[in-house]
Amino acid sequence: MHDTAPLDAILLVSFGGPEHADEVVPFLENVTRGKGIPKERLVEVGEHYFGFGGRSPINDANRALMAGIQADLAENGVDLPVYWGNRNWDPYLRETLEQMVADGHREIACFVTSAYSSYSGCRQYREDLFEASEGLDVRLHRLRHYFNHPGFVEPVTDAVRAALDAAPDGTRLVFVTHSIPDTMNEASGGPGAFAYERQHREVARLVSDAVGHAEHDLVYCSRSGPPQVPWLEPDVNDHLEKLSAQGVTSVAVVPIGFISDHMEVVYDLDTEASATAAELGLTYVRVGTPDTADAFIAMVRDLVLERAAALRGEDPDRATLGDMPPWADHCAADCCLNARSTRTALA
Ligand SMILES: CC1=C(CCC(=O)O)c2cc3nc(cc4[nH]c(cc5[nH]c(cc1n2)c(C)c5CCC(=O)O)c(CCC(=O)O)c4C)C(CCC(=O)O)=C3C
Ligand SMILES: [Fe+2]
Repeated sequence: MHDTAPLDAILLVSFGGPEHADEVVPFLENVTRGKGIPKERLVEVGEHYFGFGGRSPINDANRALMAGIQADLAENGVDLPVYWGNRNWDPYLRETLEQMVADGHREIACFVTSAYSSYSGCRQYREDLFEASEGLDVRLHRLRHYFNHPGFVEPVTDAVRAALDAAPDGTRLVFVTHSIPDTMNEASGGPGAFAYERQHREVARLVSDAVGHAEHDLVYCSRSGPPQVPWLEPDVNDHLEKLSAQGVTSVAVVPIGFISDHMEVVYDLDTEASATAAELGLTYVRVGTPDTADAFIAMVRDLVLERAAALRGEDPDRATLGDMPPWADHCAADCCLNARSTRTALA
């Protein structure tokens, strides 16, 4: 048995998504409250969900991930229960934390299904965790960002290698992540740190290097917000047009911004970008996400044991690949700040 003290449970923390058509609008209201998202954009995103019968893929992906983590912990002698809670849909973080407290848990490792820094992927989760734990006798330990952990990079590398093996010579590697406002990118990891973009560039570079495919691009999907606010570009569809005009005839699209096939992947890439590629006559392959890859699931165990050791005052090995350091266990007060939010965040 591994020493997991002082931790006594694991919480899988995710975004949440609707599972029925009548849940789509209330879900979108939860996500966008106070965010100034134009009505037309909400109608459009609602249609993406309705196109899949109102069922987001994210909850089933999290159920599978949770089952995988539980099996991996049991096989490897880590005796910690795993719970699941979301920011924006049932099961909500608050209900899950109340259950965890009722079950006697006090020192909880939080694994967030977002690998990178940004207000959306880091601080907003910490704000919601802080709020969900108010008045409860618990300590929450958000596990570090894992974009450069081998358990994240290696499954992506394996999937890219498999895709390239089956694709024509000269296939262009196009890494894709969620666009965010330029100001959110700048504030990610701290004022002026641009961590979101730097972290993604590092992952794209590591994977490209590993498959011996130096030429690659990092592009963005799922832009939202009012048109006058600048978000990260280029958009994946615009980029495919540009590549096609340059004479590229085959692309492998790699969604590194998502740990599993979220709505952005099954709609913005598999539906929309693949249609753009078809119109352009581009051969298109969409590379798989880490999802329930063995190495990805084992990474969760590694991060939990690493944090437990750090909490005991030890100096654990912190697995990483590449040139960036292991991300810090604790975020600084100004990490991933959003000028529009005055909420308190978990450190
Ligand atoms: C960086 C980032 C991640 C990755 C980190 C992470 O994984 O958390 C992410 C994940 C997700 N985003 C998701 C869904 C949505 N995001 C929205 C809106 C927004 N996302 C933003 C950024 C991100 N989002 C931003 C800056 C906005 C604008 C509003 C705001 O400033 O907050 C909207 C509103 C409509 C719209 O504006 O498009 C929806 C419905 C789902 C669920 C998918 C499913 O159902 O499978 C997931 C996993
Ligand atoms: Fe989003």
